[in-house]
Amino acid sequence: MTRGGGRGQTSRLDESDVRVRPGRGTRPRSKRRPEHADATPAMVVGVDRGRWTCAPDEDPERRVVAMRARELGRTPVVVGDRVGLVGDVSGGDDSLARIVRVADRSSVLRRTADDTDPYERVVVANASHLVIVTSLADPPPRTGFVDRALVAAYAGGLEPVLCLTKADLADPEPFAAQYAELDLPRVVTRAGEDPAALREVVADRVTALVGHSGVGKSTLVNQLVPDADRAVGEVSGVGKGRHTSTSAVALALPGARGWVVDTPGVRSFGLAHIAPDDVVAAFGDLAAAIEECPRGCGHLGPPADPECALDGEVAAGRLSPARLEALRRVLEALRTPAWET
Ligand SMILES: Nc1nc2c(ncn2[C@@H]2O[C@H](COP(=O)(O)OP(=O)(O)OP(=O)(O)O)[C@@H](O)[C@H]2O)c(=O)[nH]1
Ligand SMILES: [Zn+2]
Repeated sequence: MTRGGGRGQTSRLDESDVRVRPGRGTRPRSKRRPEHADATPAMVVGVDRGRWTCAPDEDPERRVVAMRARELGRTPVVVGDRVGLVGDVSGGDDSLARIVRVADRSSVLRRTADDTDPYERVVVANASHLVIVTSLADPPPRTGFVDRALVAAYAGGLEPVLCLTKADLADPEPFAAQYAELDLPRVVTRAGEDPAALREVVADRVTALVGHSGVGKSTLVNQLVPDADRAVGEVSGVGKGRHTSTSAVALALPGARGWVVDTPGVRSFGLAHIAPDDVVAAFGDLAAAIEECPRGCGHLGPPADPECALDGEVAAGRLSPARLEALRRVLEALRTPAWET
């Protein structure tokens, strides 16, 4: 198995993309791309065992199955990636196109490492929003899950939205109040009601949905995309007698140019490489303030970070104590192992 060598040149994307710029001198000297100037742009909507299902021109009606061109080596290609396709892009039965390039990503959502895979892999690329689905009862809501999802969203470049389900069983306010200071958009859903507010959130964009088992995420996906089950089957190969290892699938919203990315099996998020600064940076008003913090400040305040400049912001009346407290609770998620949430 060859590692590095010429392959590294073909891709500036790896598992630690987005924020990581290639260091000086690592940029390829010669551009290798123009040979595929005629590649068809497409979005990856599903991944299954070395085959990528793509929507050419993001057309909700078209699907092309592709393999990864040799020259890309092991460049990760995930749901939401914008790719260039060459070869047979007809999408006919048994046709197979080739992915020859992967565009830089505007956002990434990573899942945690687990027993079967020690790496925190990107599962969704380029989603603009992350809808964090939590039920208000049955199962009861957990701040641990929401906080980790928030950190993953802030650091990965997605805008988080809190979606509270089963409001017919419990009052949303007590739980929602814990997030009131974070300017987090919120939608509430309940049995027997169309999720109209959620429809607005997901229209005309790519939105990833995450949630624990039983919170009602499938119910919502089926309301947003009435033939979701069939679409999932087509994209992942379920129903064609194939085993599926899919951990994300993009579903086209009917009547709107937009996609929801369901993430079955994604139970927690990869936060290992996220620094407290990455999280605070997502809060525009606070990003400048932490420039005054000592090096390596975790922004948790005393006793851990006694010189954190955010405390100074509160003292100066520029930041409310409640907002700082809410931010710090989210930052604590960085220190909490996934299995405790
Ligand atoms: N009372 C109530 N029950 C709901 C609501 N939404 C979903 N449920 C029920 O909650 C259970 C779980 O819903 P699902 O949509 O399957 O949940 P999920 O999050 O997709 O869970 P998995 O399929 O296990 O991943 C089902 O019995 C639903 O009927 C709601 O708004 N109110
Ligand atoms: Zn600080």
